[in-house]
Amino acid sequence: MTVVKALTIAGSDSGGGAGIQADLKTFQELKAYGMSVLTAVTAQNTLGVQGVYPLTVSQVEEQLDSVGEDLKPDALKTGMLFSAEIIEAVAKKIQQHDMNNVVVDPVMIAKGGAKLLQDEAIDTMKKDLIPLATIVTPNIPEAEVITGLTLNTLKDRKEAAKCLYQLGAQNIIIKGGHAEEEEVVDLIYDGETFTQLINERRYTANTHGTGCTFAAAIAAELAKGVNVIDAVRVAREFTQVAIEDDLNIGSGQGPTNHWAYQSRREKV
Ligand SMILES: Nc1ncnc2c1ncn2[C@@H]1O[C@H](COP(=O)(O)OP(=O)(O)O)[C@@H](O)[C@H]1O
Ligand SMILES: Cc1ncc(COP(=O)(O)OP(=O)(O)O)c(N)n1
Repeated sequence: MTVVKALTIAGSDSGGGAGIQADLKTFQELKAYGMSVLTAVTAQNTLGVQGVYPLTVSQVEEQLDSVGEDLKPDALKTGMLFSAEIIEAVAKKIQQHDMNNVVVDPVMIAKGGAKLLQDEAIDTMKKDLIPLATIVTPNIPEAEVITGLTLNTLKDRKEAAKCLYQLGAQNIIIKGGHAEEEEVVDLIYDGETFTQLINERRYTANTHGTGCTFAAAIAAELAKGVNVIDAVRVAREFTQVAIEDDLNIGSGQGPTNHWAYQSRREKV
């Protein structure tokens, strides 16, 4: 059996819907061996984020050395990185350990409004991390912060994708979950061609962790050697069915259903 290995470098969500927990569940469902480097602990549930506790830079570096020196991942994704210092350390270790297939999810703010990245870290993300990305996966508000543009139209999003490409990412996907449109449009740019992937919007409160799940699914597919566009297609399908077959747990913005993708395949 060939084992593919995927790494998440992200924060912990005690509620299990986002962060490291969502990533590891996604890796498992997509049959990639999951590994994790923790950057922060959050006290979090479906009602919001009650506490944020970053790890030290040396704690993050040590985990990256442990994984990098022995279990070299076939792909990785980054999520909540919290500070400029942690971003710098992560970027340095990715290069030192020659890690490839890098999915950068530039997590900034949880859907409930809590800050998961300090404002002063945004420049470091642009300078040190985005240039290492095989694909960067901002939602619309994140793309606005990184590029300084206001994204109202598809033309605006194409401009923002070009800016992100200029920062050094090989591929860009600007996710449409936050747009107020009937259809959800995810826009991909590879430096030459724009591709739009469109689906019906699902009206549900249970979308906590969609961005983490989506980026983790891309990483799992890249780890298998799948190309970027096909990896994104699987990740969209995985995330869509996880939203559709939601679990309805908790009394706020609930998690998605990480079992849904495999359950549906077993029924066919
Ligand atoms: N309400 C929704 N209905 C259908 N698809 C959605 C919905 N919300 C998000 N998605 C999809 O989930 C993925 C993550 O997008 P998004 O929610 O914008 O990211 P984030 O969690 O980072 O804000 C994208 O592929 C997006 O198209
Ligand atoms: C620990 C942690 N990491 C990331 C997020 C944000 O995840 P995301 O998938 O963007 O989902 P929402 O929070 O926007 O629903 C998080 N909340 N916690």
